[in-house]
Amino acid sequence: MQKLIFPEHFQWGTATASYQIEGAWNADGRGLSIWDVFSHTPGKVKNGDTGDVACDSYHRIDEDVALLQKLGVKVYRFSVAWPRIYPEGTGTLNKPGLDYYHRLVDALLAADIEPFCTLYHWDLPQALQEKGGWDNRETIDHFVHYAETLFQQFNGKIKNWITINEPWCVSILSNYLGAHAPGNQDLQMALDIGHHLLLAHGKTVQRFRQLNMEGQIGIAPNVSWNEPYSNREEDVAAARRMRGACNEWFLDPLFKGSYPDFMVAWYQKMGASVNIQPEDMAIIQQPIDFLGINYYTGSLVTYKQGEGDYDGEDVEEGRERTDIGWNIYPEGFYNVLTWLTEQYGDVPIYITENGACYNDEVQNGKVADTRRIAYLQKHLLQLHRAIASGVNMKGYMTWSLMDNFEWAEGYSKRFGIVHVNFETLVRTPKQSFEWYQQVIAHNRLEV
Ligand SMILES: CO[C@H](O)c1c[n+]2c([nH]1)[C@H](O)[C@@H](O)[C@H](O)[C@H]2CO
Repeated sequence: MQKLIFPEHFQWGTATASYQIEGAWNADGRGLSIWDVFSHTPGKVKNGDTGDVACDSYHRIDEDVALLQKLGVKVYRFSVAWPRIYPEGTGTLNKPGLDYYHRLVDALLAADIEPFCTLYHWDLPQALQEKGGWDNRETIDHFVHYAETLFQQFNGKIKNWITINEPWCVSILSNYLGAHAPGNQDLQMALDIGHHLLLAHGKTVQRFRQLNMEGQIGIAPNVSWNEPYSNREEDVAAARRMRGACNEWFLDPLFKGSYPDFMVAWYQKMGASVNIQPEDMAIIQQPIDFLGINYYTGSLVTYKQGEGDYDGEDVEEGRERTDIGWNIYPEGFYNVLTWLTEQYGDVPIYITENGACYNDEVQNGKVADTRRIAYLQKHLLQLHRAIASGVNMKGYMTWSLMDNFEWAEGYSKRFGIVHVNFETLVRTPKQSFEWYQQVIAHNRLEV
């Protein structure tokens, strides 16, 4: 048995998001979000599931923080629901909503757990959506105002801030593919929304600096690793487009101040282009303190004309898949992390999401989720390899602390290291929780 030691002060954690765990969808003045509207629309979410109750974490701060304390994490990534703070997106501040997050943050600090706060994890106030949502540039300034409120309220208590979770999901998945709220299917709109999200990020970082805030700020894009099935030119180009849509499309503006030419040309072929105003790219390229990376899967890609949006098709290699159908591709984790460092330099990185979906059930009070342990072990091994090769890795937060509302999949897909019975809301730590507890306690991985 090999013992792989992680760096001293490596920050182990776990992650959740407001709409996926809080419930209390209409409690204490909370306004409607686009996910309330989307999940209440028949046919949008599997089994008609909604986030109305979810894990009821809004009423279970002490119970959830006790789980985190038992796990032994140093950091806990959660998100704030914008509609709890500004029910209409702007205007009147909702104090009971703010008080909930003060209670949560105070409980985390009392348990010696660092809050890692995501400002936007997809639950846009519906009132802003009705004025165009992220497609309306005015939403950018409403976001900065919302962020500034939280900065002023929590300065010194929250020292780790993430502006936007996964701009690709908010723009392409939600406004071109239409799979997530609000469900538009318009490529031009999606590219403009992606641009506005990056602007909202950049302006928020500027405000963070102007306020002389304590701590650090970053962004958490999702990345994927897609390699060519062969060294044929068309396979290489197809894999590059699949990666480019997810990775470079957002990372190049953040670190290089421009969109990748090969993707600009591709989108122009699809009839869309980004509407950039003169100051935009300089605002987007604000220096950040860390990059959050969400990694789950990868694939081999072969060219197939007309397939998908990038003339590329994933090759079926017979790899094991998780219960959400994603390839288990641990070497892609190492590849994407070393690629990021080669492309964008020595930026400090936190893994803000990595985990596996297995629809495990409680048997005799236990959940023997050995496949999830195997997934995590394989990915932490690759993470250790990346650190050994010089990637500036600061911490790792597994997705997720507990089973929760998995967006369009509702409660049919479980990512938690804690099982949640959605009838009774009873939480049951899984075998993976106990395994991860040991990894954290010893700061090492045994392989
Ligand atoms: C390709 O996966 C994406 O990177 C991704 C996966 N996930 C995410 N993004 C979201 O940030 C979470 O809210 C999801 O619950 C989680 C699991 O689906």
